[in-house]
Amino acid sequence: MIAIHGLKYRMKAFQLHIERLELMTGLTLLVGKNGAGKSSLLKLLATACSPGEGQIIYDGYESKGHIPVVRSQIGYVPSHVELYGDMNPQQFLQYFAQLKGIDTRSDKDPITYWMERLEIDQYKHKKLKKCSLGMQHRVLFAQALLGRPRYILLDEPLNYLDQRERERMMDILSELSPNRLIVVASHELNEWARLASRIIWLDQGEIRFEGSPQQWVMPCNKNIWEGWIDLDQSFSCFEKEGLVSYREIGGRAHLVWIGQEPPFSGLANKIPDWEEAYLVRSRIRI
Ligand SMILES: Nc1ncnc2c1ncn2[C@@H]1O[C@H](COP(=O)(O)OP(=O)(O)OP(=O)(O)O)[C@@H](O)[C@H]1O
Repeated sequence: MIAIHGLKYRMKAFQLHIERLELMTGLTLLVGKNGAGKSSLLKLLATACSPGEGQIIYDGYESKGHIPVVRSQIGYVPSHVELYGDMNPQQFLQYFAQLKGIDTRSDKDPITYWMERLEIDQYKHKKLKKCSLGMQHRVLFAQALLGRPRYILLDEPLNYLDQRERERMMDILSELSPNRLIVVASHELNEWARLASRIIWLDQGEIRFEGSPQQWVMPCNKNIWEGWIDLDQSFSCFEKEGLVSYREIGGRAHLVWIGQEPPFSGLANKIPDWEEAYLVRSRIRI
């Protein structure tokens, strides 16, 4: 478990303030609009920066005073990182394995394992600066998994990955999540619906929601509407804030709408997906 107490972290005009938070084994999804503080929180959890006030405690070890122990258990992929472009993937992974003190000479060499698993091995001699962004991100992901870290922190890990690569990453995280503490910051909420067991919503540096997927979605049910309308009914709703999606098909239109009341009769409540629940919560302030 990672426990946070009285954390304050200031960056110019922005302040992240988390009075109390407990992160548990499994995958926690961190959501929130641009600038909400997701990357800052991950950076703090990764010990890449220090809070101005408060404590972060990793399974009993406070980061202050136990940095080497804590860091040896962290696998971190920031959203933006300068790769060593003249290295190839193999050299890059060897470099990080050596920094982490991992033995790569054994039969169960983790570099070989992750290069095969993430299909990096065909490109292992290509300079990173010549690799695609998707490949660079796979190499970064592999780097984070070296050494079997207890805490895996991923900032927008789906960026640049095609659907197949996303599936592969999800499969790996699904295998790891029963006995690792994984925190993922992402704007693509629905992609994580099959894996995340907790959701944290950060807004202007503070937690607005922390709970299970069921708790995330449930109070939004009564505020999301779906159905078919005749085309001549549609014009008045385009300008309105509540419109989530609108598709004209075969002379009618399919509408999804957020609001306490539906704009037209004939629309019915629907169970929202995670992104729709986020829209409901942002607009209706649940
Ligand atoms: N190097 C910096 N110097 C000054 N302010 C910064 C710096 N980096 C981030 N900030 C500010 O800190 C706040 C939080 O940024 P952060 O990157 O943690 O948000 P985020 O939720 O990850 O956003 P995004 O979804 O855009 O990645 C923002 O207001 C941002 O402008």
